Amino acid sequence: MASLSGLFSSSLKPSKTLSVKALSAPPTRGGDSFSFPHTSKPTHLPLTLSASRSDISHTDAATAAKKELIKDPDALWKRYLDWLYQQKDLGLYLDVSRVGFTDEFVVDMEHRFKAAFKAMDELEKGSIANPDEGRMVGHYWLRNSSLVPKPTLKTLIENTLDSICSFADDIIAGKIKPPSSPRFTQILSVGIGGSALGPQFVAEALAPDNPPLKIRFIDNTDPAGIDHQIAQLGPELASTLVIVISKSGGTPETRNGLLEVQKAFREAGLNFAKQGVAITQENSLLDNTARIEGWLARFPMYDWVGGRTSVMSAVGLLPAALQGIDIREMLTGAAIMDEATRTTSLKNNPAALLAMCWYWASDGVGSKDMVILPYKDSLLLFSRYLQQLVMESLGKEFDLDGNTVNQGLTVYGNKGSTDQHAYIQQLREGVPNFFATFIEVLRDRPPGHDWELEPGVTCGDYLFGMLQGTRSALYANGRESISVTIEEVTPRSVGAIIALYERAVGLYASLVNINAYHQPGVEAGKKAAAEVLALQKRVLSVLNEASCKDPVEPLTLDEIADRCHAPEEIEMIYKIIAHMSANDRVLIAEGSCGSPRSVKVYLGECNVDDMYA
Ligand SMILES: O=P(O)(O)OC[C@H]1O[C@H](O)[C@H](O)[C@@H](O)[C@@H]1O
Repeated sequence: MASLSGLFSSSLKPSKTLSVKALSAPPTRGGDSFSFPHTSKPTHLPLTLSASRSDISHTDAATAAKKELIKDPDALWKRYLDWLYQQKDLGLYLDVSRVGFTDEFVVDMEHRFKAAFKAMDELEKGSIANPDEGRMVGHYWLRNSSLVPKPTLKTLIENTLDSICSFADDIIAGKIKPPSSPRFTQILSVGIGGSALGPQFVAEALAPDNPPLKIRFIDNTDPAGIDHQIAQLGPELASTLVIVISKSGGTPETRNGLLEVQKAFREAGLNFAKQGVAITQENSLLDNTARIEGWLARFPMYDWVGGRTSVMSAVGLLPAALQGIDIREMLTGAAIMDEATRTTSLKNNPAALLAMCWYWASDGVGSKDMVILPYKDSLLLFSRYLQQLVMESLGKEFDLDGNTVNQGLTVYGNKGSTDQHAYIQQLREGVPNFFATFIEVLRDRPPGHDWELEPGVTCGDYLFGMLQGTRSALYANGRESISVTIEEVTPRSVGAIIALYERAVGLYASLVNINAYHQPGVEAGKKAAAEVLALQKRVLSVLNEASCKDPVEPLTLDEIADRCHAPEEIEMIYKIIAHMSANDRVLIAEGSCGSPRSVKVYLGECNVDDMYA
């Protein structure tokens, strides 16, 4: 298969040299064979933009310039050639030519990138790069343990990888098997957020058609969703390996999922401990539970790896290995990309190029959304994966100096060409509040498996045409886009694009001066949810007391609120009652139907020993 680099031989010569302004320090290309015969100095085309700014905050001229994207096809082609990035070992290419950043902007950004590169270098050397939580940030060490600042951590990373591989091999070979089946056939992963999204993306992208174990996920505290997954397992529950993933070991949704699954095991007469695996921080509630109950295995998570960057830890690697995915290839792809994104030469650093485009397109304040469009079904979950990686990292109220900035970049997307039949109408003609990122996969089918469904045209040609057509149509209407191209979806290329975006998010965070590695807003949500449940317990206690009277004393909402000493919570109490009534947990007193304020409710049966006290 001729790689893209093979297509750009010396035969491609610019039709004319252009008077151009070279960057002050002309970057040299990485040592790849991918090169163009233009002048030895990088050429920057005379764009149709006249914007110049003393600072980076976009001025009206710059905004106006954004609308005057390049129209001349020859100039566009030259810009494409000039800015195209290629990493030959990965077969990965990055095209930023359809983003309208100016030469002046690139020069303006240099000082910010200098600081960003320095901060990233210090992060990899073990600085407290997450100052709000006083933690190091070490997900890059997971794919290159020689970087780890502490020898003990290096050994831990290496030993954990080896134990993941040997455990998975033993499970697949049937050396480790469930009590009442010849071997494990299913994986039920219980986890949420970064303890689900990475494994889900990797499974969708890389699981073979007939994996040694088939994976399914419980990633929410929705009882119907949990019931559905357990029902689909049916008798195969007996050959299901349950992997419970939680870095903190205390996330309520995950804990509920575990309790629900353990109940299903009890009802099926199965011993959960013989089929349970925990992936969590040492001595967490989950870790201690698994240890005390004697679960099949436990694998570590570390406080220096965030949930949204944990897919290269046991969180993503164990489920992947059990599906027969080559996890060492994933790590290799990530490591190669990590090395490629360490260069401080902007034009030769794909993560820096992404971060620069994000900054240009969204004015450094998230003014435009990031639409992720993989034209490959198996990459369907990439946008959902990036929603957490990007938005939980960048969506922050304060910057590192304590200023209120309300930063962020909104991510959405699905897949092409499917989305062309959904929302791309708006992207093409509607509100221009986004920039697109196309993920292109060159290989349509394994060699020898393709055919022409019409003379000279394959199914994959349509997909290719739809991507390129959409890219052109958006650009023709002033909509900017980035294109990431990989030759095929493999563990190596998936590892690489994960690492690419992890680094881009880290660099962008430095450009906008925020901490990308904590998530204070999530705690607020957890606290609010706990308050609702505490109120519900008070409501139930009040109802239980009234229901134990003889005769039963149904209560109105106002009476309940009064007895809960929470008149200001009347609306939440109404919602609690409505939810419980819909689930037959409170009854409406005869003749009291009508407005919410006139309804009287009581418990079907009272509990003398008030369990809700
Ligand atoms: O892995 P856990 O500790 O259960 O956390 C699961 C998720 O919880 C929170 O939502 C955090 O913001 C996420 O970053 C994390 O991935």
